[in-house]
Amino acid sequence: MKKIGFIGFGNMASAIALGIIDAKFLNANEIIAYDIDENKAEKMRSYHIDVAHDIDELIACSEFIFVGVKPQVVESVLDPYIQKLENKAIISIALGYDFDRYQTFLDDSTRHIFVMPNTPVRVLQGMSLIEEKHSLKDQEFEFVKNMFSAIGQVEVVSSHLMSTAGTLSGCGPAFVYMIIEALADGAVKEGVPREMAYTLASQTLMGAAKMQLETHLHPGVLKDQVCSPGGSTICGVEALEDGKLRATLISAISAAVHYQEKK
Ligand SMILES: NC(=O)C1=CN([C@@H]2O[C@H](COP(=O)(O)OP(=O)(O)OC[C@H]3O[C@@H](n4cnc5c(N)ncnc54)[C@H](OP(=O)(O)O)[C@@H]3O)[C@@H](O)[C@H]2O)C=CC1
Ligand SMILES: O=C(O)[C@@H]1CCC=N1
Repeated sequence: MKKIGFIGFGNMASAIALGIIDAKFLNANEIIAYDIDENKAEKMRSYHIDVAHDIDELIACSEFIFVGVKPQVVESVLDPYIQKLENKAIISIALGYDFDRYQTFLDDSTRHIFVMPNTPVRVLQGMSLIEEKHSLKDQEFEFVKNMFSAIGQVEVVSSHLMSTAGTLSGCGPAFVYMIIEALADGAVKEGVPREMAYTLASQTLMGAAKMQLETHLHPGVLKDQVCSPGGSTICGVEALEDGKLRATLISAISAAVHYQEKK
């Protein structure tokens, strides 16, 4: 018997699987996975993860079934297996598939939980939100919480916050990578070698984030500590305000939240 069977081994599910192996939370031989894209099987094998022939085999030999496919196909992928999932436990990361939505099509005996992770779990620096409302047994819930804690920070949140809070942490890495890329482009424009520019941008972002997390100071206070009166930083701040950086980031979160509400 395997501990977890991953249905879908794309960007997010593979980041979780490889993260929990690197964190030594599970051994590769405790994981099985299945993906319709055969290229993903090579990735599984290269990390010594067993490749299931099909979803039937995966369900039969897994304690937890992990749903890692896109939201658009969740129901069509699971529909043929509703009976086989009776009395099984599901961990799902599909955006929009919260506890109540799963209740509409799973058998009552199938236990399930919704988690919104983010890709930095791959380097054990994730931010994962776990929906408070779930139907796992106590020890199963502890396992899920411990698993995501091994690959980053975890917050257990009420259902009504899963979509909005999950947008910040789940989609947020993409927004942050755009900021890193743009900061580096600015430095390259002024003559800094590109690889050096990425290192400087990413380490600066990570250091600033760690400082806010550890000091709990308001981000505005930390910003002010960098802005010497009459200095260069405040000139850059003015350029960011002219470009509506803050309003644009606020709109990015709202746009992503409202997309989900329309689904
Ligand atoms: N990417 C992220 O940062 C985050 C994603 N999520 C959630 O994770 C889920 C996956 O997203 P992501 O990893 O980005 O998507 P990917 O497209 O990278 O991964 C999904 C994988 O599932 C495969 N697949 C499709 N149908 C089946 C099937 N019937 N059986 C087995 N595998 C199948 C896909 O193959 P093919 O490409 O051939 O269709 C693909 O390899 C989504 O529901 C998303 O909402 C949540 C938080 C963050
Ligand atoms: O873009 C998406 O829909 C997924 C969910 C959160 C991050 N990626």
